[in-house]
Amino acid sequence: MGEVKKKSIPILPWMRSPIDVSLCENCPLNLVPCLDPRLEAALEKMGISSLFPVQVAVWQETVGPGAFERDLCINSPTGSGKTLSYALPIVQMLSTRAVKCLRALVVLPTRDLALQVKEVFAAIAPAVGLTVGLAVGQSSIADEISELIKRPKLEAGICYDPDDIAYELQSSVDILVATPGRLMDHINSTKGFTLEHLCYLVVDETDRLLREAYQSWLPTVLQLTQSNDESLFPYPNSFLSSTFGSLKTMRKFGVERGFKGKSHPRLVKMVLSATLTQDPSKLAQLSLHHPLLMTMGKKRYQLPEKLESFKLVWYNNPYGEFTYFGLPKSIVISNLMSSKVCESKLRPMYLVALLQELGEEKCIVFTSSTESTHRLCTLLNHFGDLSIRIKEYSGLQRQSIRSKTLKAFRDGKVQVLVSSDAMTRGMDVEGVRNVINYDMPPYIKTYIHRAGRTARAGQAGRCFTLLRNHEVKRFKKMLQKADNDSVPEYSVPSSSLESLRAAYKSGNLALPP
Ligand SMILES: Nc1ncnc2c1ncn2[C@@H]1O[C@H](COP(=O)(O)OP(=O)(O)OP(=O)(O)O)[C@@H](O)[C@H]1O
Repeated sequence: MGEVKKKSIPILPWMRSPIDVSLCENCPLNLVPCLDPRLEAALEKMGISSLFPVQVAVWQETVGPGAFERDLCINSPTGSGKTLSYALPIVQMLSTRAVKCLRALVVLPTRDLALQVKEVFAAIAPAVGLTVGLAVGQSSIADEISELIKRPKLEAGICYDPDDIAYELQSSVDILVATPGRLMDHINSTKGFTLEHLCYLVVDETDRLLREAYQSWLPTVLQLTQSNDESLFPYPNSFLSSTFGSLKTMRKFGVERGFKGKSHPRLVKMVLSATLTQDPSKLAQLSLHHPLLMTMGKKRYQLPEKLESFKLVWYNNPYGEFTYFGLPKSIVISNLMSSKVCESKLRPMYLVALLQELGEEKCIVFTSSTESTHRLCTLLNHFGDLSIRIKEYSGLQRQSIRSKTLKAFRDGKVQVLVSSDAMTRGMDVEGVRNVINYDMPPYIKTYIHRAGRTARAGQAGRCFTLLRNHEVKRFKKMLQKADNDSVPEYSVPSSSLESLRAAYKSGNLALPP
């Protein structure tokens, strides 16, 4: 699949003057202005001693002098700590709330991602008496409702009509982390579930979420959090245009919704991605208020600082028997002609050679589809003496199996995860040192998110991409978009390829058809 040439879209005026997060430095917790000491202690318990640059910059725009006056669009690289960048200010701001009700909603595209983000909130929110809930369809809807909604204590002997007590129901959670599907289920059918008190809306992995309509979850949420009082908004359409305008565009009123008769601050939106869309029509869906763009450096796409990218090029051999990856070019250049080699059988051998080379290091292998993930994983597990625990993780599997696999991978019981793009975005697994693109990613955004599963939180990591000869040029062009001009070639030692080939030829390696 080729990189589709798109018509260039004019950049929105407010996107032309972003805040450069890379100008901020790590800030030790004791120097973070106004940080609640209870949160400082909770962060230390998580092993965090200072805030990362994106967290410092967002803190300044929220708890700091920026005072949440603008909606934030955060475009910073994978693994730079975006989750805590929004979780911390939200928890700090809600720490003084007097009444429990749902005030912050965080939407993520997948269950595993939502679970991961919930863990971050759960590590800090209880320190200031806040409760975090999860709406992802992991448990039955009835169980989820009982977690999210507090039922009034019924007095013995009195018979209540369930319809009558609907307004008595209260939220059990202050913060909800949700996937769009389950969120819509609760909006549509859970008694007592309301967004009327919502102060913060976070749309994480924004570009991915905006691509999917999911029963119109976004317009529904926005509608449910808008004022009923039309006099506050005489020109509703002008809000959409604020997305297109500059800082001079008309600002929304400070008071947007009533809260039991009292004024309540407007809904603050924070949208984030490592590859934030610049498409005005997509951004318009978010109805952003006076938005502020925060980026890392000048380039639109940025790879983590300590990520090393390598390519392994597949040269075809006209003699039909053998194909070379990473062998000296002198051997193969003269042979670059069409081939009858059965690539589907030999290709995994090079992957095995690479995996053997990487030894015990945790590794994710990405393929282009759920089907090829399944095939490749089955095939790798047939390589006789491979002493590496390899598991599949894909959208084809049941959630319970995926979660089990992910846990085993996190715990180090599985070293290699073969995955479709289900693992591409946001997933944070400690100790992943290598990412291998078994199939070349079709877009630079895909490369960024896949490669971003390693080299997180300032750690080093490597991304290897297996390329067919004809893909080399396109790959180079694609990586230039992320300011990566030259990707060195990685050589798997010919000795390991030779021994694998010998094993294969002698029939010791059982390759299923
Ligand atoms: N201040 C910090 N100090 C140390 N580690 C941190 C800090 N902030 C975040 N981390 C760790 O960095 C890792 C990456 O954080 P996070 O998942 O939020 O990145 P991200 O920017 O959302 O990445 P992606 O774009 O891939 O979703 C996590 O393991 C997290 O625990």
